[in-house]
Amino acid sequence: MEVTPAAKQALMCFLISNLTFIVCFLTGVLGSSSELWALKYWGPALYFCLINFVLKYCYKGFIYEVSIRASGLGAAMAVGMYLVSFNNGWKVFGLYAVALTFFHFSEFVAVALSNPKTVTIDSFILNHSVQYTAAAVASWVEWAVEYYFFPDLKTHFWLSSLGVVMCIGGELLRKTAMFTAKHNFTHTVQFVKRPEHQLVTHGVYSLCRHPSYVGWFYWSIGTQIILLNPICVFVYALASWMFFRERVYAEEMTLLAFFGIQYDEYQKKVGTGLPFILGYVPENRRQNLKEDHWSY
Ligand SMILES: C[S@@+](CC[C@H](N)C(=O)[O-])C[C@H]1O[C@@H](n2cnc3c(N)ncnc32)[C@H](O)[C@@H]1O
Repeated sequence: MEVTPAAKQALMCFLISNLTFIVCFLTGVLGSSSELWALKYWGPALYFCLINFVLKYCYKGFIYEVSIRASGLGAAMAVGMYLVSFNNGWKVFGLYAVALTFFHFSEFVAVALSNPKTVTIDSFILNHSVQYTAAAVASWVEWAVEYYFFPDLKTHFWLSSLGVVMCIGGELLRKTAMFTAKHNFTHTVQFVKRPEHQLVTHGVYSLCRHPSYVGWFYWSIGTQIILLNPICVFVYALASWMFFRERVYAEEMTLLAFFGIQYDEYQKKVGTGLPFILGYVPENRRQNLKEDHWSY
């Protein structure tokens, strides 16, 4: 596996920012115990301005764009780690911030390592879609409203840790899928077959046809369990399910066109892995499925 300059740069900036913040929190320079008013309230914003200035001076183009995002994610993750030390609702928000920032950072690194030719700034998937951003904001609003009116609701830490387990499991499955599929994995669905595109049916792909989607599906629900957001748990489960049902349908139409009988055989043996999602079933097999059994 080739460690590309983009992966190295992202890792370096993420770690430097993360460790700088952790040291500042531990020494009391930043955080609620800080004696310095400006740092206590504006520390992260001041750091961001400073690091942006330094990075702009040192790097240009793609590497600068990677550096600033990785630095921001590293710093945000450290703020999340700091909040985890609280003994109130901020603790669960801190855990959520750690899960979210790690997910976006590790997506970039996973693409940069497993399929370097396709790595772009979008590999951080920070700008996934308007719906994705709206869903994130909705979950912050729900957390804030409930924390304000029912602070005790946000202190069921044992339940929140169930969300942490779901996020770790989802992350592991998704990243294992990315490293298994390697150059065959792309963030966007391919509608034209590239000559080097091969069908992957081994490793986690022998357990289910869409391991990265299964991982993301449970990860997204896990984030809301971490936040102890009762409304968003259901909304996220439903919205993710609908999103992946459509995505899998479209993706499997293309995979059947690319790989024909090979994919047809694979579909017969292995389920999608997503609850109650069948994927694209060709007309000639639909009847048999009704008579036989529906495997997910
Ligand atoms: C975001 S990846 C998702 C892969 C897969 N659906 C999963 O959940 O692990 C989308 C790309 O992977 C490709 N792909 C999906 N399943 C594949 C397989 N079993 N073998 C090779 N390529 C696959 C599709 O052609 C598509 O362009």
